[in-house]
Amino acid sequence: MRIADVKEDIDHELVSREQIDSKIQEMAARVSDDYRDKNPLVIAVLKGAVNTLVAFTEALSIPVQIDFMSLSSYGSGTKSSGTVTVRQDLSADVRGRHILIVEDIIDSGRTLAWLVAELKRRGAASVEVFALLNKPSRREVDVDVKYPGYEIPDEFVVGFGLDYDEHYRNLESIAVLKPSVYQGEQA
Ligand SMILES: O=P(O)(O)OC[C@H]1O[C@H](OP(=O)(O)OP(=O)(O)O)[C@H](O)[C@@H]1O
Ligand code: HPA
Ligand SMILES: [Mg+2]
Repeated sequence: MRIADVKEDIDHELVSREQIDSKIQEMAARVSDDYRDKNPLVIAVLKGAVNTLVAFTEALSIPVQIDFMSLSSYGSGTKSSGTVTVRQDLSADVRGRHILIVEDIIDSGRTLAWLVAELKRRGAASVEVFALLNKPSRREVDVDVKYPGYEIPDEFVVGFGLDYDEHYRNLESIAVLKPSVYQGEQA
């Protein structure tokens, strides 16, 4: 789906598909160098990271294993509830593994901080992060991101996996939603 298909809900495009693809290629080249011979386990945080995961793992030049964890803290709103809910856990045992988390966005930092701590608690040998988008102005919890993508301003974005109330995930690029779409939501 393109912005023109939902133009009444979109304020403007923030990151084009060309920019998304070029950042993912750049990070995949770095990760391929860093993880050669480490048999990494790539963990995608569902649902938002699914588009990034597919493009990123295809762009790697090393073999990796892939697993998924479905975490939720936004529900149907534009503000973190502050509580990370595990909707679906990993199937792999992470003990002794080199883990690379793939995230679509870091906003408050709560989802990532929770996941990094949990993977270390389960005995991972190392845990690093690739996040396509980062909103540093909204950070509430400190997180260390080895492979950062684009810094974006404090605006609610959708597309390329990112949703508002489960909508717009299948938009091909990343765009700022018109506030009128979510005005009136419960704080
Ligand atoms: O840094 P934070 O404030 O924790 O925000 C980032 C997280 O929030 C979103 O997930 P969401 O809870 O919306 O679940 P979803 O991926 O299924 O949409 C996003 O995909 C990240 O996982
Ligand atoms: O800006 C955002 N858009 C969609 N989901 C999100 N989760 C955290 N921040 C965002
Ligand atoms: Mg969401």
